Amino acid sequence: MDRLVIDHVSKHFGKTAALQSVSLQIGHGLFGLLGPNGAGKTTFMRVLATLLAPDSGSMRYKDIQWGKQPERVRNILGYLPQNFNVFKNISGYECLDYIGVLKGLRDKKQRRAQIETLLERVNLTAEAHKKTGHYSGGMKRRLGIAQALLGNPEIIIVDEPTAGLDPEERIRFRNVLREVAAGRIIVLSTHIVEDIEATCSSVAVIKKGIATQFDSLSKLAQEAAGHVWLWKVRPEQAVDLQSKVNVISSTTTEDHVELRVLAKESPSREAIPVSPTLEEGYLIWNQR
Ligand SMILES: Nc1ncnc2c1ncn2[C@@H]1O[C@H](COP(=O)(O)OP(=O)(O)OP(=O)(O)O)[C@@H](O)[C@H]1O
Repeated sequence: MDRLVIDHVSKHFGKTAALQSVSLQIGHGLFGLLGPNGAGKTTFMRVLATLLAPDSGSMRYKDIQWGKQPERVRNILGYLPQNFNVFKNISGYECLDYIGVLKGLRDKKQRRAQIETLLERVNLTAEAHKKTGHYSGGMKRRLGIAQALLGNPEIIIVDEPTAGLDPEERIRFRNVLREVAAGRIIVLSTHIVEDIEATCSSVAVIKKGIATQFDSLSKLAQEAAGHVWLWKVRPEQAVDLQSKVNVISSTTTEDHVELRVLAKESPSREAIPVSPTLEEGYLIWNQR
């Protein structure tokens, strides 16, 4: 299978090391780049989209080299930037038509057919001729993914696409992403673990410009293996413990509270070790 290979890519802004020797191998499907604010996600996405030149390192896919053939790269790329904005006074259809022309889709009939298929795919057919100024945040984001898909690119870059969306729109957007991932590479950046859990099959975490790749989501979850404890306590005890141990979540039942606690050693004889979730694996990795 063809892989997108990122080899020791670094990027500095003055003294800030935004990317430090990032090496990743990305296959078909949805790949998540997970990291806190300021970790370097947008910088990485912009480098991948050829909008920013790295200081060093290389990227390639098939026989296409990023540093040497940016035009060829752009022909196989679709990009949904973090702040995707379009003119408010044009409709979703007109927006796609305009971007389609810019992407070199010259034949009007073929362009229309492609736009109609894409609008259908992102559930915007009914709103296609409404002005984008009247679109909700989620609709704009779905229009954004449609424009990234114009020209049927092999690689799609999606930067923090669910930030600011309400839960329903977030779920809808993730469903669209999953549907369009077949047969291509989608690189998705986010600081929301649930985005990764709901869509991706492999993941890299990034902090202070340093990225670590995991072959599967469960490998990242396993970072917290042996560190997560389930502890059933009385409600009054639970209040007291909140400030004493690292409580990740709590579930209240009729007569007790179940705490999930993150700790290197058992916090109590009553606490039992449990399998970690992806979020817990990420928390532990992030605290290192
Ligand atoms: N154009 C720039 N000039 C100077 N510093 C920059 C520039 N772009 C990014 N940085 C710095 O590089 C680091 C990484 O920023 P980046 O925007 O890539 O992070 P991020 O993970 O996308 O964060 P966020 O989720 O907040 O967008 C930060 O310290 C940021 O301040």
